Amino acid sequence: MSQDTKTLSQLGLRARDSRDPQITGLSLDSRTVKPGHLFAALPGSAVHGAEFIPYALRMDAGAVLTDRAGAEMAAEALAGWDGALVVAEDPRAAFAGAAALWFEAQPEIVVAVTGTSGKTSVATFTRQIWHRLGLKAISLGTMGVEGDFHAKLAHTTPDPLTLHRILSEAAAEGVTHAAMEASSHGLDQRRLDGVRIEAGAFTNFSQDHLDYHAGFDEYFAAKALLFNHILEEGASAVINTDSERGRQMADIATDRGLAVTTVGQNENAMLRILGQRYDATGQDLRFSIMGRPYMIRLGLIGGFQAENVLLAAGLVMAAGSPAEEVLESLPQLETVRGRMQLVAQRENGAAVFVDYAHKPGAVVAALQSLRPHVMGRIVCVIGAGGDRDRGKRPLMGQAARDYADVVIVTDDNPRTEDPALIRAAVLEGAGPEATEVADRAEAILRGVDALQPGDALLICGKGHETGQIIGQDVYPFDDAEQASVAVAALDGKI
Ligand SMILES: CC(=O)N[C@H]1[C@@H](OP(=O)(O)OP(=O)(O)OC[C@H]2O[C@@H](n3ccc(=O)[nH]c3=O)[C@H](O)[C@@H]2O)O[C@H](CO)[C@@H](O)[C@@H]1O[C@H](C)C(=O)N[C@@H](C)C(=O)N[C@H](CCC(=O)O)C(=O)O
Ligand SMILES: Nc1ncnc2c1ncn2[C@@H]1O[C@H](COP(=O)(O)OP(=O)(O)OP(=O)(O)O)[C@@H](O)[C@H]1O
Ligand SMILES: N[C@H](CCC[C@H](N)C(=O)O)C(=O)O
Repeated sequence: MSQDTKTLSQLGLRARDSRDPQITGLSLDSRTVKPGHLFAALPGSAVHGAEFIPYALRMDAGAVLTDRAGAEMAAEALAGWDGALVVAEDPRAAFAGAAALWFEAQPEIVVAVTGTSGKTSVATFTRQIWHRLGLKAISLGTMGVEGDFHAKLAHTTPDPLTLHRILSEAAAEGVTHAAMEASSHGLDQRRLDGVRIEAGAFTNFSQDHLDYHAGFDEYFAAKALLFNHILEEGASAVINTDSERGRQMADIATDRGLAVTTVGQNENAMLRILGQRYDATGQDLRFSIMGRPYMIRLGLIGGFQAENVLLAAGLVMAAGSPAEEVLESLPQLETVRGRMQLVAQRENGAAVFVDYAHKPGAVVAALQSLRPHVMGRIVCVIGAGGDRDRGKRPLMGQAARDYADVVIVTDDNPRTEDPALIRAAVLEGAGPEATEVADRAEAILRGVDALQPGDALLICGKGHETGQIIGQDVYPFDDAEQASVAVAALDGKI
């Protein structure tokens, strides 16, 4: 941590009886409490952290932050205790603020991206553009921290303690620019509160995470927190306004007093896509900025990547870089790992792509956008993750049925669910013509085997992941590697 101790008031917190002890560190989990720590006992989805207050006190915590319900739950343990008790209406927000004050430093420019699909892509492109401009930059999200500072992350948007530690460590390494993903869980749980954010982007909105959010409106409201809660008046917003939800988000951002840049194919978009022409290795993109037309080559597969690229360009410009320099960097953008990534090619020329589409909207987008790059048929290998939104499974199968020519349904990460039941739900939408192959490696082999000249295989769902979660265990598994092995085996190279 940045320094040995800070007082509670230096962390922006006030104890009930005005005690202001020196705090030696912050803990979100009772199991990490050390003497003098501030323990945040937060209401969780499985349990209230207040259950662990007695344990934290035994570990000699110096202060406890919780809500009223937590204080009541632990009243007995807290009664004779001489530490400082902070009761906050929103203890998650209070903790995030304290974490920011504890670590203090962050890169000079931090931008954040939210939306159902495209967060990783936009954050990665943003980092790549900054690199091309000679700036020291990181991206932070589903793929961990990448760029001029590296770290693994368990979450797309990490808890505030992890987040502020990483931001301060990156700043100490000289990183000046950071692009981060703001997941709906992260926004809802106030994980980003306390980060000073220069600009925010919104990609799109479709079904996901309805196991966590009560409905579509609640899911949207969580995403809107980036624009009506985290970003402050005068900051910038870069919003894809092709959808109704995008236009709604632009209104929210305008009401907040943000400087809004609109992106999309619609005629009002300030960064407007005018036309795209596709071939086997990428696309030519015609677009305009405030009415001025440009034409560039993108070595990226998938029409939607042009939207992601323009959002990234909009963010970099909003964060202060000159438009001309930003535009010059775009042709050099590289494929984001596991996103419409060409991973292997058969001797007959047929291509194999890996994509992270694991929700209905993404499956539609991935298959639809692959079509114009492909002369022949599209074969799709698809499954759905266990212990996640169940409603999306048949819709993902349906999307594969609607937009691919051959569908093979297999396992994704079954986690603790019965894989056969997950496949059955996907097959419900995929229809009777789909083939079921439980084992993912075999499904990929069958998909590769089906490829004729001009065809393409899209392996959906796991993208960059390098493990398959079955039960509580993670088995090594990499779609790209499996595809290469299958191609080599079937083309007689091994
Ligand atoms: C639903 C959810 O997001 N849960 C996250 C949340 O846990 P929670 O508060 O609900 O935890 P809980 O188990 O009920 O425990 C309550 C409190 O007791 C504490 N505790 C618990 C046990 C103990 O012995 N001592 C103790 O102090 C916990 O630290 C916690 O503060 O806060 C925890 C600490 O930050 C997270 O690890 C946990 O992420 C879970 C594991 C998770 O899987 N989250 C996923 C769904 C997630 O966040 N995904 C998003 C979106 C990805 C995407 O866009 O696809 C992400 O940003 O990664
Ligand atoms: N702009 C977009 N519009 C529609 N679909 C997209 C878009 N960008 C990406 N996708 C689809 O979503 C998948 C995930 O992309 P990406 O990882 O960039 O998004 P994400 O929002 O970070 O996803 P997650 O929340 O699952 O980590 C891609 O593999 C692709 O299938
Ligand atoms: N961050 C996403 C990743 C899903 C990836 C997919 N392979 C799956 O397991 O469903 C989630 O946890 O919902």
